[in-house]
Amino acid sequence: MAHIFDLEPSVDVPASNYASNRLTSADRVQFPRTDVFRSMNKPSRFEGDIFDLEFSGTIPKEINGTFYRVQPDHRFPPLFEDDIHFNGDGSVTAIRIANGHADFKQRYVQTERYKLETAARKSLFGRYRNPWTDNESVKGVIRTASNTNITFWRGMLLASKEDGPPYAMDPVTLETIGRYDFEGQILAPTFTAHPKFDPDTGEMLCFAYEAGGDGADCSVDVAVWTLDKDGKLTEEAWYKAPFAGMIHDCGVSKNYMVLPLTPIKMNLERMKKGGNKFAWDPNEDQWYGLVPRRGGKAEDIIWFRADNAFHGHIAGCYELPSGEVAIDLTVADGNVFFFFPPDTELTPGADGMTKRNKLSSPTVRWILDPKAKKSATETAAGTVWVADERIAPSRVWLTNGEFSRIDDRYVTKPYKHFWQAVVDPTKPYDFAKCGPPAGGLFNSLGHYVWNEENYHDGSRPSDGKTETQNGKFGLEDVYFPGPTMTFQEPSFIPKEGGGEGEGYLIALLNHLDELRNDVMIFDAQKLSSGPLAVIHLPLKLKLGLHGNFVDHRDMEAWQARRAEGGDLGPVKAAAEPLPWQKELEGKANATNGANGVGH
Ligand SMILES: C=Cc1ccc(O)c(OC)c1
Ligand SMILES: [Fe+2]
Repeated sequence: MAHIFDLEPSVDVPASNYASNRLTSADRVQFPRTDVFRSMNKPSRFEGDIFDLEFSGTIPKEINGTFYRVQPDHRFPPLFEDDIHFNGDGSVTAIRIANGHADFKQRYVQTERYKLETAARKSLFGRYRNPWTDNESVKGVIRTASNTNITFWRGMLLASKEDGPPYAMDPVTLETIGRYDFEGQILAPTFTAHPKFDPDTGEMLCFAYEAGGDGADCSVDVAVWTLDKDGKLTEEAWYKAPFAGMIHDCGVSKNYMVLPLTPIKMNLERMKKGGNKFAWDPNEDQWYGLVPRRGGKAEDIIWFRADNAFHGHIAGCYELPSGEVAIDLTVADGNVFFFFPPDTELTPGADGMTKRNKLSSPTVRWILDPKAKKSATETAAGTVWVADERIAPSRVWLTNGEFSRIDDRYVTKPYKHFWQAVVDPTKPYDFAKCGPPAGGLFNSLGHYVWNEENYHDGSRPSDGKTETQNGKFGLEDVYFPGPTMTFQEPSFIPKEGGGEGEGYLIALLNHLDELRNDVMIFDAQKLSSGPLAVIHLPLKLKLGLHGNFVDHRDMEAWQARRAEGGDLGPVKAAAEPLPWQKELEGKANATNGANGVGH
C-alpha cells in the first residue's frame, strides 16, 4: 500500500495562497512562506496541559508559584502575506512550579478578535494596528490581540497590548474572563502593555498613548492613571505628545513617571492607503516625557529631547537626593523594528535597514530634572512643553542586551541588580544548523550589578557628564548556553526574606536547531555557573514578549477574596462598549460586532 507521502506529488499544492500580498483563499490553511512564519516562529497554535514536565538538575523546592509569559501566535493565515510577528494572537503560557516539580498550561487570550475569527474560521483583521485593512464585517470591533504582556493584578491576569484595552484571565485555568475596564473606570481605547506596580503602596501606574479618539486615529493624546491597591482610580491626567509615536514602556519613581517616546511615527494617510502603522524617522529625536505621579495637569509634563535612537525596556527608575529622576533603559543606535522602515515619502532617502543585526544596545542612564526650564512649543499637534536644554546620557554601560528586568520589589527605588537577554557577537553561532537567529541573537543571559560609585544610594548627586564604559560600572555575570540556543526575556523570582536580587532567574531557552524550548532556572546571582534546573518542554513555543512570576501565596490570598462569597467576588468584565464604539454605532455602515462585551 502506498504511504500517504508517496501520493504527495499528485496533490495540487500551489506555491502560495497569496497573490499581490493578499490572501487569495481562506479555504487552504497555509501560512506565508516568509521568515516571520518560519523556524522558531512557525505558528504553533497549541493549547493544552502537560502534567509533571521532564527536567534535569534540581528545581528549588522553595519556589512555589507560576511563571506566566505571552507570545504572539497567529491562529489563521493572515490577510496580508507580509504580516509581522507583532500581529499574532496572544497565547499565554503558565509554568506552575511547586515541590520541585513543574506543570505546563497554554491558552489563547479569547479577545473579540479571537471569537469572531474562530466563528469565521479565517482572519478578518488585517495589518498591524491598521483597521483600514480589515474585513468590513469587523468595523468597530476592538482589534487588540492581547499579545505583549501578562501581569497579575488583584487576583486576575491582565493580558495586554498597547493598541487596546487589557483582557482579564483566570490565573489558574487561563480562561479568558473578558475585556477589563477596571469596573468602568478606564474607558480609553488603548492601554499600555507595561503597567508598573509600586511595591510600597500597592498602586498600579499605567498609561496609554494614541488614547484620545478611537485608538486608530494617530492622536497625540497620552493618558496617565493610578489605581490604588483596592483597584480604585485615584489619578487621571491627560498630556499631549510632540508627535504620534510609540510610547512602549515607562519608568516610575516615587513621585514621577517617565514616558519614553520613540521616533517611530504613525501616519493616518499611510494607514488609510493600507500601509504601515509606524515608520522609523531617522531624523527625529528620542524624547522623554516627565510627569508627576500625583495631581498632574496637562501643562505639568516636561518633554526632554536627545539625539535619535530607539528605546528598549526600562531597568530602574528612582529619585536622587537632588530631586532629579534617574532612569536606566537600553537604547539602541538605530531602528530595532526593521519591519517599520522609514516612509519614503516623508523621509526620502532614509535608510532604516542597513544596520539590521548590527545595532548596539547599551544600558543608558538619563538624569531628568523636574525643575528644568521649559517652554511652550507649538507643534503640528498643538502646544507641547519642551525642556530648553537637550539632554545627554549620564552613563552608557555597553551591556548590549534587551528585556532588562530588576527585582520588582525595587521598582521606584535605587536598585543595584538588573538582568538582560544579551547579544554576545564574540560567541560562536551555528548558522548551518540554525539559520538566521529568529527574533535576534540573544545568545546569553546577563546579570549586572551597579558598583557603589554608580549606584545612587541617596548620597550622591548626578555629576552632569557622560561616561561610556564596558564592564567598569559594576559587575557582569554572563551565561552562554551554546551555539544553537537563544534566550527569551528573563523574570526574577525573589527569595522570601532575601535582600535585593537574592533569588532565582527564570527564562525560556530556544533550541534553534531542534525547534524546541526549555525553561532554565538559575541562582539569580550566579548565572555563569549555569542553570540549577532545565525544564524540558516537549514542544516548540514561539518567540514571546513579556512574562512575570507570581508567588502562590499571593494567588491564594486573592483566590479567597475572588471566590463567590469572598469579600470581592469574581472579576467583573466590561459591561459596556467603549465610548468610541458607542459613537460609531450611530453612524451609517457601522457594524459593531459585540463591541468587546462578553457574550
Ligand atoms: C516589544 C515591543 C512591542 C511593541 C508593540 C507591540 O504591538 C508589540 O506586540 C507584540 C510589541
Ligand atoms: Fe515591552
